Amino acid sequence: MMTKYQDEHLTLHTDYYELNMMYTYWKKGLHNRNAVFECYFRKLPFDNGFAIYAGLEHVVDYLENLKFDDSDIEYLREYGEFDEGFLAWLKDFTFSCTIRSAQEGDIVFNEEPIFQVEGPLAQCQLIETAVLNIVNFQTLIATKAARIKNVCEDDPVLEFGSRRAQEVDAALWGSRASYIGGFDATSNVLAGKLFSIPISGTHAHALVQTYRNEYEAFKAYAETHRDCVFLVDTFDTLKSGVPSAIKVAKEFGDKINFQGVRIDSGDMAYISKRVREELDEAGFTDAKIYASNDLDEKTILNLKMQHAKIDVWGIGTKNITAFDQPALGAVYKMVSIEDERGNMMDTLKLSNNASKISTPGKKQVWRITNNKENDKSEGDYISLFDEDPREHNSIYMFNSQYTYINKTVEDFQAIPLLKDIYVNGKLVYDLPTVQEIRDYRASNLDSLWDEYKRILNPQIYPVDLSSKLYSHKMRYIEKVRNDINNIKVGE
Ligand SMILES: Nc1ncnc2c1ncn2[C@@H]1O[C@H](COP(=O)(O)OP(=O)(O)OP(=O)(O)O)[C@@H](O)[C@H]1O
Ligand SMILES: O=P(O)(O)OC[C@H]1O[C@H](OP(=O)(O)OP(=O)(O)O)[C@H](O)[C@@H]1O
Ligand SMILES: O=C(O)c1cccnc1
Repeated sequence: MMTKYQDEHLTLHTDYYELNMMYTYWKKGLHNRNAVFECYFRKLPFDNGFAIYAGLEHVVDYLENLKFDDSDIEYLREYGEFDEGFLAWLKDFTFSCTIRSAQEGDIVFNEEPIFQVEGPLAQCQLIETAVLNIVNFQTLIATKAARIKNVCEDDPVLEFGSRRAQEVDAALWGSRASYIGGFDATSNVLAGKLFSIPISGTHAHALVQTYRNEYEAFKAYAETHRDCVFLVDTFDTLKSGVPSAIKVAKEFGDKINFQGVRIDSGDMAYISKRVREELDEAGFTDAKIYASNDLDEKTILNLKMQHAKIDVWGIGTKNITAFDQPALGAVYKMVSIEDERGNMMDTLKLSNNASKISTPGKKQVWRITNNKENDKSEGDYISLFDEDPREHNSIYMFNSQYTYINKTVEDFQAIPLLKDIYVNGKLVYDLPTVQEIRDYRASNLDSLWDEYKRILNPQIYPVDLSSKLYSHKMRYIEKVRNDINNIKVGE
């Protein structure tokens, strides 16, 4: 049954101001002017050294269903701001933009375009809100998950966050983003079904409370399941929880696959060591100790420092809500617009805050890897779209803020980050499976020096402008300032 709130498409999932602008463009005959917008974030989340890009599949799903249906038109008509001509134009709307984007699982950095839209101005404007909404959230969560996985190293990490996520979509797409970021499975069954992510689950305190006795509860569970992980902290972990788990494991022997026990409270370093001793003494040296309870990368690192005997990590709230930084600030800025004579004019947004001045022009991002350094990344090189660093034998890279920090790289490879996803409204990109994306993320991380990967005070990865783009930006800043100085408002 369809509920009142279920919609087949997200076309009206846009800020009203986008429609306001579209109306002005349409009324003034500017709606079909060619425009280019680019999406980038200014600061890496969690002070991490990199971000993991995610969200493209959801963006594609959104764009594939982008249309104004009768109920949308009716709603806008009732609202009363737009005339019938505009509503008729919306009704006939078909998406025809070209989109270039990083691929999910790509490592991306601040200040570089990760998503680019080119096409009729009004269309570019419409999709801003949804694109940012999706990419900001999923990239944030994939990056948080990558930080957590980083400290867990080869230990399995399970995603437990659905009950604490910011509602349903965040739980589902957040599970997927966590898997892309490096988690190994999710407890969310629908996420497993929708995205083909491995699912996993133990049991909660309620099972033990139902039997009012750990031994009876574990026995009942063992009678009804082959794989068994017993939650041992409902009443007393060391006095009754672990002894009951061991008793049931011994009684059932090969009839069950006793995988281990889960602890969910108390001093996890102390308790895990004691639990390990008990399990080993009973002969269950392969049984794993699972831990959950408000864990994040900092607590996990600390627990590892204390030599806690934890093998599997269950992570909920802190990951799925990106607890320490609940939003990524990617923005969507116009970089070029067609003028009345049909020429593309690059454009920028000035700001008193130097870090907020945008870089004009349609661009490409090149990942520069050094053949001599085992294909490790030297940095990212942002060029104007028609530049191709592969045509040269060496590449000059410099910091655009401190230009004396520079280097010339020879024997390099330049790999374009922005790939064609849509060409003139047609999807030309084969969406990879989530497993492929996860593997791709892992291989991308291999090409990053460890100095950028540590979770505390990582080195800053170079994201440089080409000489041509740098001069272009300086020229435009100068030009816009001059133009403003020459304007006399009110004349
Ligand atoms: N040895 C440890 N070192 C550092 N942090 C720990 C250690 N043991 C547990 N923690 C963390 O400290 C916090 C303790 O939380 P809290 O005191 O609420 O747990 P609890 O009272 O034992 O369990 P709960 O309230 O969930 O029943 C959790 O985030 C947990 O992951
Ligand atoms: O702690 P998180 O990282 O968010 O992981 C998810 C939590 O969900 C469950 O607890 P539950 O909601 O049943 O309550 P609890 O906190 O009292 O254990 C589980 O036992 C974890 O503690
Ligand atoms: O499977 C579990 O142990 C689990 C799932 C969700 C939340 N907490 C624990």
